[in-house]
Amino acid sequence: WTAGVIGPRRVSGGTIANALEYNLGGAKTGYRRAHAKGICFAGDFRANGAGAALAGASVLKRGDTPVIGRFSLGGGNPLATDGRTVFHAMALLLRTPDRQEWRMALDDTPIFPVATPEDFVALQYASRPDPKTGKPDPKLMGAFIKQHPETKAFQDYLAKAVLPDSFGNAPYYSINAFRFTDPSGTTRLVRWQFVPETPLHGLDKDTLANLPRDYLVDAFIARTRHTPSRWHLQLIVANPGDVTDRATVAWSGPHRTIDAGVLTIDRAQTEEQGVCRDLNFDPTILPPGIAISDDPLLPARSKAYATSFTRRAGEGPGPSAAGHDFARQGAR
Ligand code: HEM
Repeated sequence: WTAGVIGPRRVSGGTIANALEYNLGGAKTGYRRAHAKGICFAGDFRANGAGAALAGASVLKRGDTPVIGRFSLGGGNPLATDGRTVFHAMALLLRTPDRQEWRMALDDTPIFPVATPEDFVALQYASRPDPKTGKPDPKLMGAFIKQHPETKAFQDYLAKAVLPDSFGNAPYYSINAFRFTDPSGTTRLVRWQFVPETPLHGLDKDTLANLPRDYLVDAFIARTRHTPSRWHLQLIVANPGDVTDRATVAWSGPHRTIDAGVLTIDRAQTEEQGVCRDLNFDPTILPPGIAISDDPLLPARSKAYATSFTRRAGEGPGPSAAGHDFARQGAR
């Protein structure tokens, strides 16, 4: 049922992009194949220097680094309704004057539904919504879940998780582990998270049903006109025995955690006005001292983001997914 698209060895970026397009019922030309709806933002990261104990990257030394980024909703639908979409996400690009660069793409969940690129592709095929019901074929999805208890665990986690009512009060997680090497050559596996200064506030189901389509986007742009949003970058060092190559497994219990500094976002714009739309937030573009781990999702993400970028750049951008009346303007 995967139409022979899963190769025996490595999954290509094209295979992943095709699977995402299949799940969507066809490519949404001009848009990211995942996280299609988003807005741009800018701000800075003020490092307090504590993170330099884990990696020699310039961005972790005490000082300020300008940031550009993008908030998005998971999924490839540029017309998604904000409140109901599963992943809220943040992408960042930090570039220091010595031309070191750290790109990242983070979700607001600490774990991911699948552990391998093969499973990611299979899940796209199994979970394609039936146009009549809007739900996946229960037979295909049931078979997938039976073979993937980790995906069931993710669904269970999600059913209980609070859906943040703003991009500005959500935590954002690296999910994957990365390899940090300190100036003395000691290497540690690290996951990180951005913890919001504004306390998380959830959306209840009654409110969800009545929210306008662009609720999150409009509210964040309005909020940023008068209030900057801030997050603390917390670097979490793996304990011996922690699973570091499977993004489906959370780390539990106490961990050495370093507060490395504060991210401030004080400008937010639609994709047409900002500079984030034509960027690829490939999470394997890392500064010296930080490298990918053995998590197989990371190289697959790099390939998939590149293919998605190449396709959408070749097609030419669609109108900004947020802030437009598509019914009148005609979405592609
Ligand atoms: C095998 C696993 C994954 C695949 C195949 C995948 C695929 C993709 C693709 C194709 C895009 C669009 C890229 C573009 O056109 O620029 C994307 C965007 C994104 N992904 Fe993933 N993804 C995976 C895992 C993850 C994980 C684990 C996270 C969170 C930690 C994540 C967070 C994001 C975010 C935030 C964006 C939007 C970036 C932006 O605003 O440009 N993804 N993903």
